[in-house]
Amino acid sequence: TYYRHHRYVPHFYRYREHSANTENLLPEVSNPVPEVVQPGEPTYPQIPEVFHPAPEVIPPIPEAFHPVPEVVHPAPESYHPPAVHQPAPEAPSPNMSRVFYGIMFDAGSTGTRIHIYKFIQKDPVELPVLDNEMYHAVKPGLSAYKDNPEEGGNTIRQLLRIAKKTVPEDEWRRTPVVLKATAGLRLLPEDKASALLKEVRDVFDESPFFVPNNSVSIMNGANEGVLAWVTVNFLTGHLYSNTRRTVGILDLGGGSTQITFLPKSRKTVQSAPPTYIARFNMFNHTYQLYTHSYLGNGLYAARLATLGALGADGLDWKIFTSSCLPKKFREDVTFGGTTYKVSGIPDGYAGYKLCYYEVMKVIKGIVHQPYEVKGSSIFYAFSYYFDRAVESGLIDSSRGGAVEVRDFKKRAKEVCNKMTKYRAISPFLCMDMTYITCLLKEGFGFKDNTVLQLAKKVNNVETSWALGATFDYFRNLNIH
Ligand SMILES: O=c1ccn([C@@H]2O[C@H](COP(=O)(O)OP(=O)(O)O)[C@@H](O)[C@H]2O)c(=O)[nH]1
Repeated sequence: TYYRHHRYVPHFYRYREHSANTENLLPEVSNPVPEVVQPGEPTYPQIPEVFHPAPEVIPPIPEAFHPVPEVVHPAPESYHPPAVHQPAPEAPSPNMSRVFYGIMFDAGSTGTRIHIYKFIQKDPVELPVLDNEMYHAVKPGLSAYKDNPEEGGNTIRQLLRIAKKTVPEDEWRRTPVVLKATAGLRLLPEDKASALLKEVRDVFDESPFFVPNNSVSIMNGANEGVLAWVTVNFLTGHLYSNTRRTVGILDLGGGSTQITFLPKSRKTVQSAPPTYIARFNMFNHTYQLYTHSYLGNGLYAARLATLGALGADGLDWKIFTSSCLPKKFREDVTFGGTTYKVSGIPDGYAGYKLCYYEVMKVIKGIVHQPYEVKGSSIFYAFSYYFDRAVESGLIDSSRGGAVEVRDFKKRAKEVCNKMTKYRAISPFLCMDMTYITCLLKEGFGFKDNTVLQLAKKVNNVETSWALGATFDYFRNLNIH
């Protein structure tokens, strides 16, 4: 089953017309025959096996022509099912097409989201296919409940109700539910973060779903970058093409930002700090990626850092000002459960140049420039890159699209120099657009003409680390 829509690869249909037997060229996936349950014997959730023979005769295809992938579970060479302490329900009949689900919660700094993935295994020797994703988000994120974890737990309960409506009842007990928290919880004091995680775990335990060991955790930054890279390269069909071509990813969250790509040049690896290189196994292949997550450089954290407010807790008398904000603007802003008073500079100057200097403080000397980023890799940019490009009118929200780094710069100048015009959209738009421009150029070192593919979804699936994390759950990718 191929996806019917492919918004960001416009030549997809042409490729399919030219290649009638594409399906045969895709990797094969096979599940073990489900075990027959003996009465009284504990059983475990069926975890699909994936076999991935090297595709032999795939002709080299230009980047934009890749078919949409069918494989849903990248297969590492060896896989050991995790110890499971909960009996799973009976296995389905081997003759029946098998549907299974995975529930992944993304506890981000600015919101909590649920991704419910439905996979179909037509028969034990055929490919399981990612059939669809059900996605829902609530705001604010868990960290906003740092002093009231029970209320934070209620947001999870609310999202689990959607899961109960989406996953058929007879699948509940075998459907894993996992939550991974990102920058919001990383930025909290450990005791506050642990209390929130414990609350979530309790809510999971009272749910009818399968709660694996370690199902509630704070994910580390390297995994966040790698798993988003896996998602995007899977959805764009790059993971098992023989071109060895992949796309890089740029993820701009509220609290942290990630850059991940597959280096072509050895110099990139050699000149990177050792912790910026991550390896993992997939399709019998070890990938070595350049990846880093900058904590405090997400869009909302960067706003506060630009204002000099990040970490300045308890200063409720102080007003933090910036020339990136409209002169007469004054408001309370809340991030990570702390509220700050911010304003423009009423009798001062505002505009792009001054703003650029301000945001530069948050980036210069902090963000590493990979050796290779000036090269020719394609980068997919999503999360707040996408949202701000839409708000500022650079792209259409339903279609996304390609922009050059210089387009962000041009639009940032326009927004900052006409703040009143854009104020209704967001008083922070000048600061955000300038920050994005500065991060791309001064931070990562992208050239003005580097093309970024902006996407919120690819083939109707959210571009986020959550799908990659679901693969990692089913087939340990051994990220190290
Ligand atoms: O499945 C998802 C998950 C996140 N986002 C976007 O990612 C950004 C939020 O990042 P987050 O709050 O997770 O920040 P982090 O904790 O990663 O810094 C926002 O633009 C969300 O709309 C999204 O579009 N789809």
